[in-house]
Amino acid sequence: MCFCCTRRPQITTGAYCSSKRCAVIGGSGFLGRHLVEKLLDRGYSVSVFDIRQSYELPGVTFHQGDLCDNQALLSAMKDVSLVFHCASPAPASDDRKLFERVNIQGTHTLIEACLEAGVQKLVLTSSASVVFEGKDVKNGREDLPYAKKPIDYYTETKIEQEKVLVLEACDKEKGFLTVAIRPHGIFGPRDPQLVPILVDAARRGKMKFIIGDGTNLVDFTFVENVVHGHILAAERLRPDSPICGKSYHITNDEPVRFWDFMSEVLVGLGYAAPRYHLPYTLVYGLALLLWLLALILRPLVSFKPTFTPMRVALAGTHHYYSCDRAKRDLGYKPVVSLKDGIERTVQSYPHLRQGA
Ligand SMILES: NC(=O)C1=CN([C@@H]2O[C@H](COP(=O)(O)OP(=O)(O)OC[C@H]3O[C@@H](n4cnc5c(N)ncnc54)[C@H](OP(=O)(O)O)[C@@H]3O)[C@@H](O)[C@H]2O)C=CC1
Ligand SMILES: CC(C)=CCC[C@@H](C)[C@H]1CC[C@H]2C3=C(CC[C@]12C)[C@@]1(C)CCC(=O)C[C@@H]1CC3
Repeated sequence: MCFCCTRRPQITTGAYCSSKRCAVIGGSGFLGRHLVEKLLDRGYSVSVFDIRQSYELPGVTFHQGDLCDNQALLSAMKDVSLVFHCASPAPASDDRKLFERVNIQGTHTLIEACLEAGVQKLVLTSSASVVFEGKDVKNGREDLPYAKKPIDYYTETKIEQEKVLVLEACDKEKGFLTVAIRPHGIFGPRDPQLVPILVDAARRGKMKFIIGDGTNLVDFTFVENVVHGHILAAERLRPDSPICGKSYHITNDEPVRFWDFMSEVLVGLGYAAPRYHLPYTLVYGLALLLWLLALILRPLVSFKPTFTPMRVALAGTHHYYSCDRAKRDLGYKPVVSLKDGIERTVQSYPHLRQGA
């Protein structure tokens, strides 16, 4: 008998849940919606839980609510055995309380609700940035220590979410299995951040400069590869598999020069590629100064600098990660190359083209 239907987990007996009903928390967002679409293709029925509803699809039931609301979560988890958690405030925000409330309190509430509803598997969308401190990371593996000085509140709360809340909740005896996927630099159609921020900077004439010598390598990951990693993890998450309670980097496995990637997207959309070099330390210092100024003046005037220290660090350092562990344990291999991913992304933004 499929134990998920009895709502009584018996994972230690080796019974394996074959239910195809799952929930995607944050399913209205960029990654969440791509994940929902692929799950539907694979025959799952999906319960989406999100603070906002952004679409309707056959096979999807939508539950609008806040991650911190236990009752709302419970109604979305009826008959669900597998949950994907990809809700988060946008990283660009500097609202510490919001990150703490959603990423920490919300994730805690979600885990409690999963246990109460008899959910057996939780797949968290974490981030490779949990080990990033603004300094070079080259081919970083999952055994790198978590950042001691995270670069922002987003990263700080993603660390606690992954380490303390989700991975430690993995408990074979209780029949609750967890795994964390750590993507990096997700891009693709409908991304609300990377390409729009880039184009906005280009339109305001801020994309003329390359920070540093332009040779720093970074992972950008096409969204369908991230989705593929999540589904592999979910389907391999069983009591006898080595993936329980572990984290996995999921990237395109093709580190690219940050500025080459930016240039390819910009040129694809009809904008000029950045050309003039500025020294990294100078730009970082200026960004730090601006950030401090914004902080001091906050009670009087509010301004948001384009160049934050975090963005400068992301644009001027190496940060790419090994996905050997995902290849070994999940059988992961990117399904879309970087070249094809960039082409499909550029095609999907006709409204952001130069002159549109
Ligand atoms: N994009 C990237 O490059 C990377 C993303 N990640 C992780 O991937 C996940 C998905 O990111 P992405 O798709 O880009 O982000 P999105 O902002 O597009 O999606 C997140 C969704 O969660 C919703 N949400 C926010 N707060 C709550 C809440 N309190 N209750 C319910 N829903 C809420 C958001 O709604 P609203 O938009 O209204 O806030 C949004 O619909 C996140 O966990 C992120 O940390 C990791 C590495 C890289
Ligand atoms: C790989 C990774 C983690 C990417 C994250 C995406 C964003 C952080 C970048 C997307 C567009 C980038 C960008 C800049 C910094 C990093 C991004 C926001 C700049 C602000 C860096 C300074 C500039 O010269 C302008 C850039 C605009 C685009």
